[in-house]
Amino acid sequence: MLTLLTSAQTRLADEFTIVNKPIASIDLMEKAARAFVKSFLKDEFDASKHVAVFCGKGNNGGDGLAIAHLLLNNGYENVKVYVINLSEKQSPDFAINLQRLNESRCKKVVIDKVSDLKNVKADLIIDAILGSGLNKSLEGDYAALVKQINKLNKKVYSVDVPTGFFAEGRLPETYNGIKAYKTICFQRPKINFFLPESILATEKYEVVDIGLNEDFIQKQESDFYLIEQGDIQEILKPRKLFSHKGTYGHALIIAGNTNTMGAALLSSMACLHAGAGLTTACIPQSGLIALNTSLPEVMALPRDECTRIENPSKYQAIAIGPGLGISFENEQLLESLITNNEPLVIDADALNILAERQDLIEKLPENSILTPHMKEFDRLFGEHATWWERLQTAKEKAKELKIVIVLKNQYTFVCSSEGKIYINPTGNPAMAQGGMGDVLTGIIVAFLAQKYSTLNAAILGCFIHGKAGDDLAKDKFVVTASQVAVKSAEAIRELI
Ligand SMILES: NC(=O)C1=CN([C@@H]2O[C@H](COP(=O)(O)OP(=O)(O)OC[C@H]3O[C@@H](n4cnc5c(N)ncnc54)[C@H](O)[C@@H]3O)[C@@H](O)[C@H]2O)[C@@H](O)CC1
Repeated sequence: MLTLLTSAQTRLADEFTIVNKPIASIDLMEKAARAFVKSFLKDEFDASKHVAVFCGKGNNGGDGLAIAHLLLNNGYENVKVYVINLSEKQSPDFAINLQRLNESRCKKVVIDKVSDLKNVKADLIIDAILGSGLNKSLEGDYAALVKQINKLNKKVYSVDVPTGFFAEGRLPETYNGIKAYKTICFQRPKINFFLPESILATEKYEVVDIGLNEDFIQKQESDFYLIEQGDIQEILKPRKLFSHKGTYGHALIIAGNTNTMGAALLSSMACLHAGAGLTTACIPQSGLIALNTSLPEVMALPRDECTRIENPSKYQAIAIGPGLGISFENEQLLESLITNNEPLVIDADALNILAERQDLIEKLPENSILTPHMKEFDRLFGEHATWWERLQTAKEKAKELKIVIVLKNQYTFVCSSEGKIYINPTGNPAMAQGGMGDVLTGIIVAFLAQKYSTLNAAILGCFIHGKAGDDLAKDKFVVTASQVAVKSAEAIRELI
């Protein structure tokens, strides 16, 4: 897992590296600038383009000055630096790089007031005005200047973080910072890049290594970790010789209703492909033909008017919710399972029932997994104006209730009962289609049936689900839930 850092921790990593490598801080800045330029040149190889580099007077601006210099050395003849002189303070490394730039042939303009910014001739803009040192929202001259830059409507590359965007913490409801095409950031992605609001600040980001001390970074106390493929490979266990269906557990999926049988089929299909030894679908009588004809491997437990499951302990894992429908019987059924006090995977309509029965939330069996999307989450735990706040609630609730909350989005957040947030990097917009959540539930319950821990089952489920979608999306505009369900077996096999 990659430990994600706050800006304050990044500064500590910076200082630690400077002292222990050792490396002079101006040389670290040069390294960062080189890493930026290397990445930039992969995208922008037409050296005849006019590049405007906007530099503040802190270390972000210092990076910008070094970048301008390097671009000139890489054959870019039309580079112009705009020194944003709206504050008195300047950092020592900025001052050194300004001196270097003054001694070079690079063109430079000093912007003392916003009205000085005119006739900008640029195909590309590099934004190095403010980086991770941002300590308050943009206002006054800075806000006006950024507005003007955005109005130029050029392709903007931001250095480390777009000017005006907070790297972590609650984001303001309206964003008035730089709108970047791409941010090239140093050593680690910023925590807030994983929040949907970040799309207003940067369309994409790339992380470049600048040689900060990795041991130091990994040991930092953090609430946020980024899941990597290597972690999944360490968790996944191959199937054993002489094993049989009993080795891989029996999963029960309570799902489906007259008009939503597909959800039960998708969950069950995913459960099969993710490796449960046996899968039983608890569905209404009306869905039996559909189940028996489409998924012959799945056993059926008809559910009409049934308000409890006989002998629930015969299943190694139970999921409830996909396409379930909201009814008195289903509420009773959910309540009886919760009272039974064995962990559950709770999704979709079962979450909506919980939202109406807040008394049941406190009784949730420890080690249960909730898999809400944003709307289901807010129905359960209250409205949230921002994703940062939603994540804080998810973290607190997972800890308080000793459960795992899988908060679904482009980047899904797996919130552990220890109060940590694991960010899943797989998945893509081609997967934005009905039924995807049902498939995720089926994969997670399959991993639980195979006796992975609660947290590992959630982490594996999200990663495999997203990877299957990513693999399919390589040559598809959109991928369907049933394709992802089938592909999950291949995704797992590839990782083992
Ligand atoms: N540790 C790292 O990862 C490294 C960081 N470097 C660069 O250093 C940057 C951080 O530099 P600094 O800490 O000097 O910070 P910045 O350069 O981001 O900003 C510095 C100044 O901005 C002022 N400021 C903050 N918010 C403001 C606002 N809303 N309006 C006006 N002024 C505001 C601060 O008071 C401070 O004087 C990083 O983003 C990165 O670009 C690199 O030089 C290399 C190493």
